Amino acid sequence: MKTIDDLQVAGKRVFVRADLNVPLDGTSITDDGRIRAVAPTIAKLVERGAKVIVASHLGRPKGAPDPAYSLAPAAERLREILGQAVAFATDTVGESARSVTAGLADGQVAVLENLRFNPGETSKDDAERGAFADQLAALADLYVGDGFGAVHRKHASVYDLPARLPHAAGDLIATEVRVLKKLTDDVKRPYVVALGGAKVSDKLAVIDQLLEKADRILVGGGMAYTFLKAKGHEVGISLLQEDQVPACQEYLARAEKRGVEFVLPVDVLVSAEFPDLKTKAPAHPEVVASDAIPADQEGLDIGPKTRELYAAKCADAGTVFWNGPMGVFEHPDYAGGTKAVAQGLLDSDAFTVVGGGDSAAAVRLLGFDENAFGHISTGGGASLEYLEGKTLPGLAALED
Ligand SMILES: Nc1ncnc2c1ncn2[C@@H]1O[C@H](COP(=O)(O)OP(=O)(O)OP(=O)(O)O)[C@@H](O)[C@H]1O
Ligand SMILES: O=C(O)[C@H](O)COP(=O)(O)O
Repeated sequence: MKTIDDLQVAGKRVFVRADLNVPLDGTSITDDGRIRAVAPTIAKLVERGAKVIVASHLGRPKGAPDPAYSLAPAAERLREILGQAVAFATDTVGESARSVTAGLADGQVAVLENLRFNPGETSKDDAERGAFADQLAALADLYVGDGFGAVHRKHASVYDLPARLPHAAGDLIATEVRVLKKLTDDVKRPYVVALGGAKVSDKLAVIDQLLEKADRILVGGGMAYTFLKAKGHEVGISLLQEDQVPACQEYLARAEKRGVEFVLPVDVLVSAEFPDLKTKAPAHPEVVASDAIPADQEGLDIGPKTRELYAAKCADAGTVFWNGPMGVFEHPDYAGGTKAVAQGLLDSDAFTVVGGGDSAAAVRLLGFDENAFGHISTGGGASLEYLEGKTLPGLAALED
């Protein structure tokens, strides 16, 4: 993989595919980690006299403009971090994008509007994606892939565009790959993987592969309920991927056969209502055993016994990889499980890697020092799929 140092960027229009998919509360960014992570790449290109065009997705809009998913707040935050003007195009390949990018002088930066406002970005149809990539390619001379969080997506700006322009990996991708490679090549055991979060269907598939690699798998967050159901427990109105129940049963059986310790919550915090994340009004959850979730209640965090158990399961680890919050950490009443697992990582002597937009944000928002962890990856699904050993479209596209 070429790096930025292999490109002659002075005077060139350089398209940087970043992952600026940051958590937002309305238009305010609640954690800017992903923007700070890619800023050094942009600053390096600026210093070398490139005209820098930054592009990203944000959230999952439905292929059409939606102001709730505008990248304008991220562009503003990038301006503050870089300490220089950042132009903003109100579209991706239209009139605004063309004139803003054509107007850049050497060392100037522009951010395009959310790539997913265009259906071509995420299309499963190669021709539709290709046509969008052609339009993006017309804006630039060179391509730098640095959106590690999105390299597992076969999307136009991630996969098709680098094939159309001379390309290289940015510094963030280079660092992420160097660190995560350690977990695939030479992992210190016991290797513990803690999984949570809400993207259940994405992440269940990863367990299939992790069963071959990890010594211990701890499951929390929204992931846990499909497994509890697979064990025959009722989960009330908790997040459930009903169609994956048979697969989870198979994973549990295989874990036992292979001697992989598969740990599920023994207790959970439940409530009849999802908490109000805006007002953060007290939610008054109850603690129940994980095999006694009432029919009208939803599991929203791991309970106190599970917190202790999971911290203990990290204590003697050689390596811990953690992806996905253990509960709805955005509300203080459901942040305890995520806090306990973060603390468990810090209290162990293990090499610790935290992966995922929300997991990394949770660690910072809950007041932990991000430098105390071995590595905080900007990729959630991306880091998991990398560890699975999959070929990731956005990395393959950067190879020559
Ligand atoms: N029990 C639960 N029920 C519903 N949502 C949950 C539960 N536990 C955690 N969550 C939610 O999961 C979300 C984060 O999940 P997600 O899978 O996106 O993790 P991530 O670390 O951001 O990974 P990625 O970078 O792949 O998105 C948080 O918004 C949190 O509120
Ligand atoms: O948050 C992430 O994991 C990345 O930004 C990718 O987002 P996606 O899961 O919506 O493709």
